[in-house]
Amino acid sequence: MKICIYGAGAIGGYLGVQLARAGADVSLVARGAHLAAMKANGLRLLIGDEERVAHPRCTDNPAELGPQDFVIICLKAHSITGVIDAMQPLLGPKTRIVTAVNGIPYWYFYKHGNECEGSALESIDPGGRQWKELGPERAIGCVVYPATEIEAPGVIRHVYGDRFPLGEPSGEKSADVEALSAMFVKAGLQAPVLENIRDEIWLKLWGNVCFNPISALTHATLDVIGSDPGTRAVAKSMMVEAQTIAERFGIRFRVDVERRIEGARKVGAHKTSMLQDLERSRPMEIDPLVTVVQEMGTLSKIPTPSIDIVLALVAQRAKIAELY
Ligand SMILES: NC(=O)C1=CN([C@@H]2O[C@H](COP(=O)(O)OP(=O)(O)OC[C@H]3O[C@@H](n4cnc5c(N)ncnc54)[C@H](OP(=O)(O)O)[C@@H]3O)[C@@H](O)[C@H]2O)C=CC1
Ligand SMILES: CC(C)(CO)C(=O)C(=O)O
Repeated sequence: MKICIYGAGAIGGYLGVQLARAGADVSLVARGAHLAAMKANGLRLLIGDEERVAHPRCTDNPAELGPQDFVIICLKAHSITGVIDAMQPLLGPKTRIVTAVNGIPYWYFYKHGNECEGSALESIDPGGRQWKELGPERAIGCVVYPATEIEAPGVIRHVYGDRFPLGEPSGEKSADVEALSAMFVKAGLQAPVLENIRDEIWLKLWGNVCFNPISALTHATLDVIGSDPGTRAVAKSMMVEAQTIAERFGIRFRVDVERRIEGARKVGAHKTSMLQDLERSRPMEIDPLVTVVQEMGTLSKIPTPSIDIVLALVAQRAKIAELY
């Protein structure tokens, strides 16, 4: 199975080592010092006290790799439009694209079955280029539950988790998604194939839409945001708005707001990826996690007063830091 991981950073690097060790024909697209270190020494994955090393093909030029069975996009979601042209040589007639990113993916309204069927979302897919040039029919959805970090160039630190639920936009259990799930399982990962991958996308996004910007604004960790009555109330208010929008689009949440907040609080003194990005002066994933929920609110005529306020503040914070 030929798998290209596009954006082999924290999550892509974790997947890359695990899949390569399980026997997949893995290629990694990366850049800079991280790419140079992987080319020189292989990619090292630290899980607790254990070190796992893999030596997959690594490049910053996807044209060297040729068509793949699966391209797993592990970029920050705001970077996807910028690599559409570079990705084309990886795409043969049967190549599937797996969106292993936080937030709403470009294919969201493909085989969705309501009045938005076939629509692109401007905040995550400006001009609908991902929809038109990557193609929603190639897409397989994926939710990323693990937390990992690039500890040093060429070195990935696993923090927790191993679950990557997968699903076709149609909900169908296709041969492609079953084969990919089997490969993930062989790699020691949990990869259930879900009939309603959008429900799982929203369950994850429910936390990201509030915890990530609140953490970037306050520098508080998940346990603090979930315990402090003030920040917890802001998070809850944003989540209730997000839930109303999601349910309007047919989403079913399998837990209630309080339980979801408790789950995040119990993760402990963890900095969200948006706070980590701010601290490391890396572009912040605001549009795929927050603006898109506001856009879906506008589409469904559901007001989002709490999301609007927090979004305005975090966008300004990021602009001042030149990260948005
Ligand atoms: N890390 C985590 O714990 C979690 C992450 N996620 C989600 O997973 C997705 C990936 O996140 P994460 O792995 O943390 O992100 P990273 O930034 O660690 O990984 C993305 C990698 O892609 C590289 N890259 C960006 N653009 C290009 C390009 N044009 N060509 C080649 N390489 C490129 C980046 O390089 P450079 O650094 O130079 O930009 C970086 O190494 C995000 O949507 C995130 O929200 C979800 C759950 C947890
Ligand atoms: C830790 C968590 C779950 C916060 O919502 C996350 O996904 C992130 O940091 O992006």
